[in-house]
Order: sequence, then C-alpha cells, then structure tokens
Amino acid sequence: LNQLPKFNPVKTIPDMVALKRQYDLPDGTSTLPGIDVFVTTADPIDEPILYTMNCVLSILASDYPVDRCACYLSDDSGALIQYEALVETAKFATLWVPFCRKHCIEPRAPESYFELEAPLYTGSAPEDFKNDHSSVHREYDEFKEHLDSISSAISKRSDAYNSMKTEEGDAKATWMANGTQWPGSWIDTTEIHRKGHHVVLGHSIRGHNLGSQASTNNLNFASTDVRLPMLVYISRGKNPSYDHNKKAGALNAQLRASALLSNAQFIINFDCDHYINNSQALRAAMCFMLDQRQGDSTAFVQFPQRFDNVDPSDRYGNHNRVFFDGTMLALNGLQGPSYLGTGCMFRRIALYGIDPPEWRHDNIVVDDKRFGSSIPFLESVSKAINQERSTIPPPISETLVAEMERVVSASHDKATGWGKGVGYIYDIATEDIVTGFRIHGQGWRSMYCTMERDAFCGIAPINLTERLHQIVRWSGGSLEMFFSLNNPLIGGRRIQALQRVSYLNMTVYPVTSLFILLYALSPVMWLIPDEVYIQRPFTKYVVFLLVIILMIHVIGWLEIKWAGVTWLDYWRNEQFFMIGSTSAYPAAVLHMVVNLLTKKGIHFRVTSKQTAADTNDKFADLYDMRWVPMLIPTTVVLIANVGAIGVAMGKTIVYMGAWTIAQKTHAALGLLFNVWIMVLLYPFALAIMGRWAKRPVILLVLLPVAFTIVCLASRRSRMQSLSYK
Ligand SMILES: O=c1ccn([C@@H]2O[C@H](COP(=O)(O)OP(=O)(O)O[C@H]3O[C@H](CO)[C@@H](O)[C@H](O)[C@H]3O)[C@@H](O)[C@H]2O)c(=O)[nH]1
Ligand SMILES: [Mn+2]
Repeated sequence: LNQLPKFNPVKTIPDMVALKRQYDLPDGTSTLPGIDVFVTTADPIDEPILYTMNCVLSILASDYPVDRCACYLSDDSGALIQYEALVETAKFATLWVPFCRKHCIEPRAPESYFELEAPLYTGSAPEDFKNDHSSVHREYDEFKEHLDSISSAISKRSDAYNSMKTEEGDAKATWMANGTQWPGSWIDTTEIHRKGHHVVLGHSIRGHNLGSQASTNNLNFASTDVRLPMLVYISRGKNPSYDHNKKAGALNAQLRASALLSNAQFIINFDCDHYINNSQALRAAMCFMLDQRQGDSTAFVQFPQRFDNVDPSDRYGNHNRVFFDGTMLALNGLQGPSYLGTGCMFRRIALYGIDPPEWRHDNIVVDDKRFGSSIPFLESVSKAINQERSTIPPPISETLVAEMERVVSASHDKATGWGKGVGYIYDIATEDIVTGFRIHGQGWRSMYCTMERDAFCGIAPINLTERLHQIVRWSGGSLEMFFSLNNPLIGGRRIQALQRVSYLNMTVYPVTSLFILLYALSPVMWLIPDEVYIQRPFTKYVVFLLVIILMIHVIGWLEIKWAGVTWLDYWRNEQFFMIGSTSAYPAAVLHMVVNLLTKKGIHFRVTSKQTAADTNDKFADLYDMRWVPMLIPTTVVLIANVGAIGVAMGKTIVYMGAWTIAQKTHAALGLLFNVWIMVLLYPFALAIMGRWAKRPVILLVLLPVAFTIVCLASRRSRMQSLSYK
C-alpha cells in the first residue's frame, strides 16, 4: 500500500520569473489574484504570543501586492491579551514591513531574523543598512517588552475599573485600554478556558484599517512602499450548547468572515506556530494555481512542513523528511498530495464544495441549507463562483460588523453543509486529511510545492511525550476516517485508483503496529526456562524475511536518492516507526476500539509549544519526558530484549558444551534480532534516561551491567534446575 502510490513520481518547480512577467505590470501595479491569509491560535500560554505575532509579521511583510492580501487572526481563546498584542504588532509592522522591503530581508519573521549571525545583504541600499538594522532591532526589543507587559497592564487596568464600578455588578470584568469592557468575561483567560468554560463573545470583530501612512520613525523609506495589508482580529462567539469544532470550526469562521470583507479567490492557512520563511512563497503557490495546463482544476497547493527548533540530530524524527519530501512529492504524479493542515493554499470555491471546471454544472444552487442564512455571505459565494472580487473591502459599518459577528459564531454552522461538504470537515481529530480527501473526491487535483529556501517554518514538539501525543492524534484521526463515510474504499467518487490506495494506506497504517508490537515482544520466549523457542526451524522463513527486508531498504534507498533526503532522515524514520508502533499507534487503535464501542471521539489537545523552564539549553525539552501509559509497551519491549540478551548469555555459558552448531547459530540469530530492536529503540532509551542522556555513553555502561545481572541470575536458576534433575 505504501509503495503503489509512488508509481508515477513527478517533481514540479514554480517558475517565479514567468509569473512576474505575466502579472506584474511595469507601473508597479499587479494583476495577481487576491489571497486571504488565515492564522489560527487557541491558547496564549501553550502557543506563545510571540510566535503568533511573528507569524503575523511575516505575513504582513510577505512579497505580495498589499491591496490583494489580507491577514485574519482567529483567536479561539478570546483573550484580550491576544487582541492587544495584535494592536502592538500592527504598530510595529509599520516599521518592520518597509524595513524588510527596503533591504530585502529574509526571513521576515523578526525573531528568526535577528537570531541570524551575519545575514547576507541582498538589498539595494547597503549604505543605510547598518543604521536601519540597529534601530529596527532596538524597536523590536521594545516591542517584545510591550508584549510582555500586556498581561499585567490588563489586570491592573481591570482591577482599577472594577473597583470603581463594583456597584454595576460583574467584579471580574476585563477592560480594554479605551475604557470599554472586553466581551470576554475573564482577565486571565487561559485558566477558565482550559477548564472548557466557553464564553459568548458579543462584540467579536474589530477592524483596523492599516492601509494608511506608516509612522516611519527616523528611517528613510522615501522610495519604499510603506502600505500594509489589511489585518483582522476574529474571535468566535462560542456557546456551550453548540460544538465549536475546534480548528476546523475556526477556519470556517474565518472563511465566512473574510468572504464579507475581502472575498479573495485564494486562501492560505497557517498554524500560529508557523511563519513565512521565504517572502516569495505566496507567489510560488500562485504559479501552480494560475498554470495554464492544470491550474484551473487545482484546488490546493501544499507545501512541506519544516521546523527550526529541532535538535541537530533530530532524535525524535521531527523533520519527517521521508514523508514530506518522498511520500507526498510522489503523489504529484497522481491527483496530488493530501492537505497537511498548515502551509496550504486553497481555491476558495473548492473549499465551498464546488466541483472542478470539468465537472461543474452551469446552475449551481447557492442556498441557505448549504451555506447558512446570511444573505451577504450567499452573495459573496455567487461572486466567488463567478470569480469576481472586490479589491476594496466595504467600509466597516455597524451593519457589516453585526453581520460578521453573526457569520463567525459557531451556531451559524448548525444544520447547514458547513463541516460536511462545505469548508473544512468536522467531527474528526485530523480535519486536514479528510478535507483534502473530500476535495480530491470531487475530482480536483492538488500540487506539492517545494522551494530552494523553505517556504514556511514552524515549531515541532521535541519532547517525546508531546511528540507521541501528536502521533496518537494523527493516527487516531486516520482510523476515525477509515470507520467513517469518508473511508477511501467507498468515499470520494472521482478519486483515481492509485490515489485511493494512498488514502487507504494513510488510514489503515496504525493497525500494522499490532503485528510489529507482537513481533518485538516475541523475545520473551527466551525468558521461558530451558528450550529456546525462537531459535527453532525457521530457516526458510528467515531467508524470505531477509530478502523482503533487503528489498524494502533498497526501495527506501532509491526513494531517498530521488527525494534528496539523507540517510539520517531515513534512519530516524525507521526508528520512530518502531517507537510509534509500540506506543502511539496501538494507543490510537485502542482509542478507536473504545470509540466504536462507546461513540466517544479522541480528545483534541493543542500541542504544547511551550518550552521547559531551562533557558540555558535550547533543547531542554528533549530531556524532559512525562510518563504516560502509552509508553509502557515500548518499555516492556525494551526490557524484554535486554532481558533476552542476558538470558541468552546465561544459557550459552551453561549449555556451551551441550549445544550443537545449529543451536549456536540459531542463538546468534536470535541475538541479532534483539540487538536490532534495541538499536531501533535507541532514541527511546535516551528519552527515559532523562537528563543523563546528555552523556549517551552511560548506556554503554548500563547495558552490559543489565546483561550481566540477567545473565548471572539465569545461569544460577538453570544450574539449580540442572542439579535437581
Ligand atoms: O479549538 C481549537 C484548537 C486548535 N486550533 C488551532 O489549530 C492549530 C493546530 O493545532 P496543534 O495543536 O498545533 O496541532 P499540531 O499537532 O501541531 O498540528 C498538526 O496536526 C493537525 C491535525 O492533523 C493539523 O491540523 C495541523 O495543521 C498540523 O500542524 C493551531 O494553530 C491551533 O491554534 C484552533 O484554532 N482552535
Ligand atoms: Mn502545529
């Protein structure tokens, strides 16, 4: 299943020069289509505000015509702190964005940019650079201080207002800087939010039109465009009586809100822990969308996920290169890669569930049963289908804001097509794969876009527990999809055969773990007294096994050569598959069984990007594992294999004279198996060593000690049983 979809691998490269030639006019204007950029955040603690704001800054500074690009931040925490941080960010952007444009800065996320040692200068004003750089750096440090102070400022301000106005009731109100009450009803949002308490946000949208003249500080931006794209803050009105459908719900709310404002033909969405690393990325995706051959039937362009906080040796296989650079790219020759959740550009109408041009009927019904009851929204859908777009968003009036509040609220989804055939799909732990599947199922294709300088970059959990939680969610979501109407065997009318195989593989792979787990546990047979079972008459079987394993690795080798990934990536992938197969995948299978029996879904928890307190060590998280039940099977496998080696040594000493040559070779093969498992589980062994893993040599001492202890124990018991006989 894994190999078949790689039958027709095709690499594609965006041609940026051709795009420029065709769409950028000599007078500096452009005819490129509009893009609405969505960022989702859900928790100001687990998803640090600084990252989110860096993401926003990188979007605002991206190289795309300002009047054709808008940025929407969806804040599911509804926290005033996020809103005020966004206002600060908008202010800082008036300096940062022109600075990036003038000096051709890369990347355009300040936190990552200022970390660079000596960035290469490619701009056209080198004489100003030193001065500009240091003053922007200074301003950025000040901006960060502002972000840090927001929290205490809000609580001080709110305390002051609340003590003044206690007679009016709510002593726990949160107050904005302009003396109005924040519609969220808490100061420290996260505490209550985490307990799952949902608050109805009344006045949830505020527009800041930043297209005006920027404050230019003392820098010379005379020949630089200082305009900024539109920036919008959205927090959905939530109500305990409706399911707010997490990330997919947030994205759909953004989809509707943006339809009323900019209604761009294209959408791109980012998790708040990702940023644009290559300012040309939006243009690159556009190359595929506007391509004269297949552009019109391309629904989405997915970029690989890249991470810049991963430890140099990538202990937990976070880079996932084999998947991103091999498996996904290979699908390009079929119907295209699947949607991976972040860094993906969509055609708006494809998300609306409209058919691709070759299957489209002339009279598409745009009704409230499918899209909800907002008249302005329904009009925007018809416009989108006819590819009309208002470049100038309507003026922000009371009625517009009221209408937007209505369409962003979770209740607007109720009894409509939203989350089923319209927008991002609901009721599953991994909305991404299913959303892509639905779109492919209508006959659309997708493209994979890789760039020399990585387009986007994000944060990966380098803590084993978090990493495995993420894997449980992905594999659990896959299984949920298998047991739903979106099962690749029955769903998706217009999916091509091999593409279907690929989706099938993506949904059933966690089940293979059960066999792997059993297999990895088989050495416990060694612990059974006397006869060594694993050594028995498997010769022919072993030959078959070796041939198959060899073939898998030869194919793997060809694949990584083609995809341009390294042996280390390949090896980490193998190791992590073993670790996952003995922990996260069985856990997901178990979840699924429980789910099928009790109808309870997998609990969606935002992956924590918060790092451990140790600020001296960038990779402190590596050594900070939390014990969770799913780690038990992996530990048992590790112990079984360490034990088996010890017992084998003990037996060898006792039976040395009595064993035949054949018995000895079998015992040696058994040992090979154990060592192989241990090598695969090496990253896990490091993880359970915690801080000691900073000196992995300790393992070289610990392991022989463990072997010797087991060896002596088994020798003794065997000698005793021999003497009884
Ligand atoms: O109620 C919610 C919950 C989450 N999110 C956002 O959803 C995104 C993804 O959540 P995260 O916990 O970071 O998931 P990861 O495990 O890091 O995400 C990977 O896996 C997910 C499920 O497959 C995909 O959606 C993601 O894009 C992909 O990066 C984040 O931006 C969150 O802010 C919301 O907006 N509202
Ligand atoms: Mn993420």
